[in-house]
Amino acid sequence: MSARIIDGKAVAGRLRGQLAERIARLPFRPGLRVVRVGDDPASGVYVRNKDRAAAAAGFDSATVQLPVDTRESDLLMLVEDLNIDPAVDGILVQLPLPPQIRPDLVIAAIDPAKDVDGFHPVNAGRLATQQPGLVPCTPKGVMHLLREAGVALAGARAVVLGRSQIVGRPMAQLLLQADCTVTLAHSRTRDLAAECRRAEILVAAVGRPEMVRGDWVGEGAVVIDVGINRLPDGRLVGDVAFAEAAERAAAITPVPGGVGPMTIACLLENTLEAALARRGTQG
Ligand SMILES: NC(=O)C1=CN([C@@H]2O[C@H](COP(=O)(O)OP(=O)(O)OC[C@H]3O[C@@H](n4cnc5c(N)ncnc54)[C@H](OP(=O)(O)O)[C@@H]3O)[C@@H](O)[C@H]2O)C=CC1
Ligand SMILES: Nc1nc(=O)c2c([nH]1)NC[C@@H]1CN(c3ccc(C(=O)N[C@@H](CCC(=O)O)C(=O)O)cc3)C=[N+]21
Repeated sequence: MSARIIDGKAVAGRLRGQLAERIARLPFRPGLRVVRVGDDPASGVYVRNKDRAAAAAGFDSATVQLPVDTRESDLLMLVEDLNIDPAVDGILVQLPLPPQIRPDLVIAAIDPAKDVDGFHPVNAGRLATQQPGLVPCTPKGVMHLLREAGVALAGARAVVLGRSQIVGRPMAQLLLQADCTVTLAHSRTRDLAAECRRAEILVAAVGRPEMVRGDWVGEGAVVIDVGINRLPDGRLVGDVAFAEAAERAAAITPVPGGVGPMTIACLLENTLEAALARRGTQG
């Protein structure tokens, strides 16, 4: 079998177009502020792509760049300023943060109504208890892709490889909400390859370049590669060995051009949602 490619770039482009149309009809521009501390190069790509996408879709978007030696208390004060600024609907503090700043403290300081990353414990709790809230962008983007690709979710065996707070765990929650039978695998899982092979839907989010080999993929599985890994030679690869996996999968996302662009589109979607909810309108 040779897999169908799930074109995340195209799906994200359509989603951004729909958001732009909705924003054009609003009497205000939803405001997004991205806070970047230091100059982690991986964050650089993301911040650049996001800025371009947000501006093109009609958001009032700006990046606040702080020096790498910023004190935790100063970042917390900035977050508080953004919390009370009526023009700001969404706040994203770019991760990772430098070692002198505790990320949990900063995330907890963000107004949950403006937490467009969906990382605040209140939003994580809402997701876990099936209440409406802001949902993390990457797993939300993966669900969009699965639906766009026409993947049957109810009853499907889904394996999520990776259990981070920002990808793996919320991903499992969303798949469960869609009635998949969900397995969360991680670094302590025995026989990862066998767990993965059982999956009808395999979502890889481990941050290990091409760790998922072709023989980890079941015949006809749908493979979603969340990983974004920069190799020493500059190439960008996923957590899945793409060519090998594509021989067995029914459908697969590429890197780049798969989940990455969906993360940005969903960030914009969350910002619009936050803006409408804060202003008590449906748009
Ligand atoms: N496309 C996008 O928009 C985004 C992409 N990413 C990418 O997704 C990947 C994962 O990111 P993130 O979730 O933040 O990563 P984390 O490092 O926070 O989590 C990695 C997870 O993978 C597990 N893991 C690591 N090594 C192994 C191994 N050898 N075998 C089994 N499990 C392992 C860890 O297990 P344990 O818990 O046991 O330690 C952990 O649960 C990265 O490549 C990142 O760049 C991230 C965010 C957005
Ligand atoms: N608070 C916070 N929220 C995040 O969501 C967050 C973060 N911090 N820190 C960094 C990670 C990583 N991340 C990416 C999103 C999109 C692409 C992306 O657009 N990728 C494109 C292009 C990549 C390229 O060309 O280099 C693609 O995969 O096709 C990449 C990386 C969001 N993250």
